[in-house]
Amino acid sequence: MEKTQREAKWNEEEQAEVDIWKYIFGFVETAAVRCAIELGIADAIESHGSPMTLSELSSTLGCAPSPLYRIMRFLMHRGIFKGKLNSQGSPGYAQTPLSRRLMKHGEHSMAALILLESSPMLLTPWLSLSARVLDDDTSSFEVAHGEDIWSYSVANPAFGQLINEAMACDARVLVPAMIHGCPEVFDGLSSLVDVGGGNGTTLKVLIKAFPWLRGINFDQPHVASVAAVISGVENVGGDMFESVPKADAAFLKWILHDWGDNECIQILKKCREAVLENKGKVIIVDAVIEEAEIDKLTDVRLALDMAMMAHTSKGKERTLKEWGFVLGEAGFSRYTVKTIHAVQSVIEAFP
Ligand SMILES: C[S@@+](CC[C@H](N)C(=O)[O-])C[C@H]1O[C@@H](n2cnc3c(N)ncnc32)[C@H](O)[C@@H]1O
Repeated sequence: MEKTQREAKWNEEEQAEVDIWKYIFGFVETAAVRCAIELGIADAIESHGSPMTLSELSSTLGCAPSPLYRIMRFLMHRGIFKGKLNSQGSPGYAQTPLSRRLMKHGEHSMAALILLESSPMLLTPWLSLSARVLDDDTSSFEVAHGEDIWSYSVANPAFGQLINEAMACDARVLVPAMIHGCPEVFDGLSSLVDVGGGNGTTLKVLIKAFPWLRGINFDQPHVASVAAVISGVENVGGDMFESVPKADAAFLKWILHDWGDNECIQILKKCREAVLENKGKVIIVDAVIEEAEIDKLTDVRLALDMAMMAHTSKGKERTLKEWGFVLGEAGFSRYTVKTIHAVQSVIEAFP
């Protein structure tokens, strides 16, 4: 073997020796971030309004200084919080754009989604991922919990609420990005049905931006019955596999990736029926896996696809070709795709 080849092989070995620890302790980042959310670290620093010393932070949170110091050292090393001197020149902890996303409330908060994804209910199915890969008809979620995620959430309302809050925090970030990035999607609409709309957050944000819009928040009866009462929005319970309320547009955010192709085609056919009379359209907000072009969000979309594998029976993220297939089978003649500044894209499909 040439010397340069030997050196390259040795460098690869050295790199692997370091890289393997990322996987040994892959869960540590999630655990530390969850801990920060539970303790309310970002909320405390935000309301303090200036960098907080360790003793200020530990007395505000009622934490022992030594473990808090170690958690903060880890989170600062990851760039989640940063160190900054306070007005007395003492070292303190300060917020970053990333730590603001760990706040329990606020327009950028993603805390509820982190709490859902790191909950025992969603962590356990990951341990049965290999069972799903061995047999595509085995659902990791069902191995862990004995039933699919939607039946489980009916029987466990606290888990259902975790899902609703997680989806709502994503909607508070994504829907304004849509209104800003592609407002033309809503041009000419006077009514919109949000299919699987959860607690109604998407429609709340949309109606605020487009007050002339009449909203129908459509979800499973046990979800619709506890959804927020919002002026201009009607909460309707039902089953999207049976029928969808009529409107100018049917909106599906983070719905179709939960289901296999046959179920998607069935849901899309019901949405097509719902908008056909008004010569309307279906607006899909979901990830599109880029095959040709790897961008900085490809990692996230592929991780989302793994999450669909762990948490749903047949759900998956789709390539453009796969989207074309389900839309075509459901009877849509034409569709366009817009990328917004998020993990998701917007697909407008016309009957
Ligand atoms: C991943 S959540 C998405 C929530 C919301 N669209 C969002 O992105 O903020 C999926 C939603 O589909 C709803 N869902 C599941 N099965 C349904 C069915 N058969 N009919 C109507 N809604 C259903 C769930 O209750 C849940 O609210």
